Amino acid sequence: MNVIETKNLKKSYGATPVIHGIDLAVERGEIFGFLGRNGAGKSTFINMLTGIIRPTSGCFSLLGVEGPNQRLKKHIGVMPDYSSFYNSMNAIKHLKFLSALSGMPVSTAQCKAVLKMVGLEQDLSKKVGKFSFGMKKKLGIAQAIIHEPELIFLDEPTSGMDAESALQIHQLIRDLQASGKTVFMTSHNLFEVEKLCSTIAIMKEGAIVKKGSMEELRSYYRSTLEVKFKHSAIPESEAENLYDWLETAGSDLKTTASSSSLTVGNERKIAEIIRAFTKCQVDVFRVEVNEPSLEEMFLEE
Ligand SMILES: Nc1ncnc2c1ncn2[C@@H]1O[C@H](COP(=O)(O)OP(=O)(O)OP(=O)(O)O)[C@@H](O)[C@H]1O
Repeated sequence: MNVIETKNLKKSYGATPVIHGIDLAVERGEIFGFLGRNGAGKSTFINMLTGIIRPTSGCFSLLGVEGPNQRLKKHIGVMPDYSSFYNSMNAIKHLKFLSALSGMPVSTAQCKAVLKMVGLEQDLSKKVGKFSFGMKKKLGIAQAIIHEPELIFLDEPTSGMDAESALQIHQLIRDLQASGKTVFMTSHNLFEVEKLCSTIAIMKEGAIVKKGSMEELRSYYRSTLEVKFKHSAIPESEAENLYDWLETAGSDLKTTASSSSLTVGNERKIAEIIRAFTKCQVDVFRVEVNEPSLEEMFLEE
């Protein structure tokens, strides 16, 4: 089942279109990564789905319910905007207060548990005004998940966090997915998206220009693979034939006594090459395939 579905969703500010009619489907249980340069329209798109701003036209549903709809509030989790942090409250009071405001009161025990999940267990009684940027991010994530929603929107969840905290949040996001939740996240950290997300959409100037798994994006962006084989010495009697054959198997062939590298069109070719080595009594010890990173693909857009 699709937990997010949008049809021709548009947003304009005055006469300026910002979102140009997005059709998107996100399946239950996905960690969906939404990428785009500054100003691409990611926050505007999320803000429409979470009911913060109204679409100019088009429609969307979340968890099968047409939005925007107050009934959805209990089932979706949203990180609060920085303007809604109450600096004079401590973390527990803050969570209680914002939860009560949205009509979903929570207990102190729930607050403590969720603050532990985001790594703020040492800061329960510290005033939010004294929190660092990264700590506020963690508090925002705690707010988004405290009522155990089915669908969680995380806008740049780890920006401003130290490496250890970011890893803790990555694990938390994976745990949310393992418990059947769907996470829709934006990030400028392409490495994070590559590691975490089952599906990735790249947004440009208010439109989604590419969407798919890492494998699908890779096969779109690069139709060739750079492969390096580490192998045993090639017997002299086989060398000429084998090199001739390798030259037809791919391009940019480079060889040493114990390694060969070339660029091939697809993965099947790699299997063929290993068979050819074996036929010539050459043992293949290691195969390295250089695949494009999300960063390389993103920069192509
Ligand atoms: N209230 C507003 N009035 C007019 N234009 C706006 C408003 N809010 C956003 N925009 C414009 O909409 C476009 C998309 O902005 P948005 O904040 O959605 O981008 P983003 O992809 O989230 O960027 P970032 O990565 O910097 O957070 C930008 O050109 C921005 O200037």
